[in-house]
Amino acid sequence: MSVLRSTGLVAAPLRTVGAALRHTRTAEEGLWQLGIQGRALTPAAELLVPGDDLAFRWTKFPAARLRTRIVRADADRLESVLIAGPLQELRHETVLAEAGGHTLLTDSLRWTTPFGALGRLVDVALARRVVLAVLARRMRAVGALAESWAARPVVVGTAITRRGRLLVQQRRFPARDAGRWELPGGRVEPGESEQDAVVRECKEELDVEVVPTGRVGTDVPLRGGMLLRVHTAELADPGVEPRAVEHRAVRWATRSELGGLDWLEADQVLAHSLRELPL
Ligand SMILES: Nc1nc2c([nH]c(=O)n2[C@H]2C[C@H](O)[C@@H](COP(=O)(O)OP(=O)(O)OP(=O)(O)O)O2)c(=O)[nH]1
Repeated sequence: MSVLRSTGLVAAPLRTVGAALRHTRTAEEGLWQLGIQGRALTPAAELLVPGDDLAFRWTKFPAARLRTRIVRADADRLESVLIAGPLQELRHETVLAEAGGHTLLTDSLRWTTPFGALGRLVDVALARRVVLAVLARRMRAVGALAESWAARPVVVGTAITRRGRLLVQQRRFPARDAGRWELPGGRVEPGESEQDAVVRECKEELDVEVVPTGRVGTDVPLRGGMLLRVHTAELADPGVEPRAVEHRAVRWATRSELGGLDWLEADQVLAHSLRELPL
């Protein structure tokens, strides 16, 4: 088995970098300059989710096709595995760690070539060089995208859980989103912290006090140039029932009900992370 590691530093917050890593464009961009065509096969949205497949083809050797599948897309880890191609095994992990306001990325690739000693020779002579070049270009593409997203205004979403259920709300407007589900929240105002925006929006939209407790998932770029960032929270008084002040409805959804809701597009790529909440 061959193992290759490379690291890089990006001047953007971890969850923003996590989002840029999941973007189909950064999966493709590092590759095409090297004559490798990469393309996401399944995603309905711009961010990859577990279960999405990627196909790679080297233009010089059209027979060298690979297909990989995303198996994890968490805030601090993106992981994919080989599902078809001329290798016995391939696993690619990118792990993210906070480093003083920047984000350290560590890529680890493990693969096993067929053909014994000949395969190992090709590995040493060619594969390692190509893989390192691909990872370096991908790192640059991720860095550029994450740094541009980090400058965007933030919309906070709030994942409020109580007794194993998540609070979701149904939009009344605009017409194109009416009837679709989202998390309580809204735009962070100038000079306001994200936690303060969470507390203010929940008071305005649900008429309850909440206590922010943390974060979940990667950021999600929104159409219109904003960035959705989801905080977790609890009701300050679990006995008080939230009510739909501006929305059509609010409800407490179980883990198994989350997949069946008609979510706003941006929230669909967060669904797998929301299922990891204590539901
Ligand atoms: N609150 C919230 N907004 C979301 C989610 N997903 C998503 O795409 N959005 C989008 C919809 C809007 O374009 C934008 C924020 O809209 P908003 O209407 O809640 O924000 P707001 O209260 O600050 O807006 P405004 O109507 O007061 O101007 O973020 C989500 O889960 N929660």
